[in-house]
Amino acid sequence: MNISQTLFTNTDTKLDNSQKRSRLAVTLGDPAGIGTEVVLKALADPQITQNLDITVVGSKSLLQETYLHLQRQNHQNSDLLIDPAKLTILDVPLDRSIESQIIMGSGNAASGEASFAYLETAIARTLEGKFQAIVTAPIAKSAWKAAGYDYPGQTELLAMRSHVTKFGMLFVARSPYTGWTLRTLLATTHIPLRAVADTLTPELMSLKLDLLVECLEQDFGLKTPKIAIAGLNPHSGEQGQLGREEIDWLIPWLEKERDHYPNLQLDGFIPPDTMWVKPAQAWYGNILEPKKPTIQNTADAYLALYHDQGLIPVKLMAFDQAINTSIGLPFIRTSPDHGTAFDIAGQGIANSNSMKVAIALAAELAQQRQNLPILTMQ
Ligand SMILES: NC(=O)C1=CN([C@@H]2O[C@H](COP(=O)(O)OP(=O)(O)OC[C@H]3O[C@@H](n4cnc5c(N)ncnc54)[C@H](O)[C@@H]3O)[C@@H](O)[C@H]2O)C=CC1
Ligand SMILES: NCC(=O)COP(=O)(O)O
Repeated sequence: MNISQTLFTNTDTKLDNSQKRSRLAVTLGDPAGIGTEVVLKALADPQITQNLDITVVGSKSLLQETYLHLQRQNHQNSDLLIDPAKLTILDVPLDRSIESQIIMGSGNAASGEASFAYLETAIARTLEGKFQAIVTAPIAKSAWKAAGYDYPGQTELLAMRSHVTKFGMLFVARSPYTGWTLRTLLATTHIPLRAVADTLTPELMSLKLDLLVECLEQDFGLKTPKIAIAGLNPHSGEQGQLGREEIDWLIPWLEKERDHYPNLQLDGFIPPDTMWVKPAQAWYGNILEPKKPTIQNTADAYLALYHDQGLIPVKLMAFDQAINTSIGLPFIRTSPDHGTAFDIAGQGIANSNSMKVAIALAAELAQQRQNLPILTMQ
């Protein structure tokens, strides 16, 4: 029996290669972006694909076309691409008229139509039980909108099709320097900055915290986690001088949550600019300060109150390493942290590491959940 260590989940569960192979769907995302390229590169890596049953979901003809195009780029130092003939593909054929309007490097209604159809197909098959996890390549929300699909992102479509109203966007990244794992949940996601303060409520904060606590225990084996929570305003409001949300309701909310979760360490509200100093030190370890031991005292997870508050630090530290995972769904969903990168699409220079770790985390969670009851977080 060949057993490999878990990378992300801190659990006693080891990946046991003699067990049933995890069944993963990998969607191609927007065909005008780098999705197909990062999928073909990730699936060319045997360390990623070993012992997995992977089905690529997308248009077979476009996949073949993109493969041939990328091969012609023949970039030095570029990762290898797998030949699509070696893949299991769930073909999502597109109308000729749609396919002919797809232009590499520029998302439009046709590319949005395609990426929407890929995800719809993957979700439907997963809900039927064909797959345990969906790994999604990036889509452009603007292309979906141009095609008439008005969703903030893939997360919301996944939740809606799963009939789930309580879900969250969690970013997970394991430092290649120190092995430390950064976990960041966003309390609000794809809304205008102007709407953040009004969207945040005690109910929403409790919903996100409950999801995070349950996910940390079930998926990451952390029963009594320490969670750091960012303030909303500069300096967390500076006692009301720079914003009143902390004083008016966030601090009373946190006191109630501490009563509700007496075994957890809930640290808040940490000034949002300084909250990321310790994670960065833990991420880079001795690279930043060679004489200093790796910082301890970090949190198991960070709760950011809005998109850029959480994702600027995640992407600064971990752009090629971070995984976007949707929590609260009845199945596993992971995705690279990057977008469609239209500016480099078709050039053969896209880095596939984030896609590789997204597949690795999906596989690890799938393996682990085989022995666990299905999450019920409603
Ligand atoms: N999970 C998803 O489906 C996501 C989708 N998006 C979508 O992607 C589109 C473009 O968003 P942007 O903000 O421009 O972010 P982006 O991540 O697509 O690109 C930002 C910069 O990083 C570079 N980059 C991104 N991924 C790379 C990779 N794998 N290798 C090398 N360079 C890479 C790009 O060339 C660009 O310069 C938007 O429509 C957005 O909605 C963005 C983030 C996640
Ligand atoms: N910034 C994260 C992001 O855009 C992910 O969106 P999605 O996975 O919901 O499509």
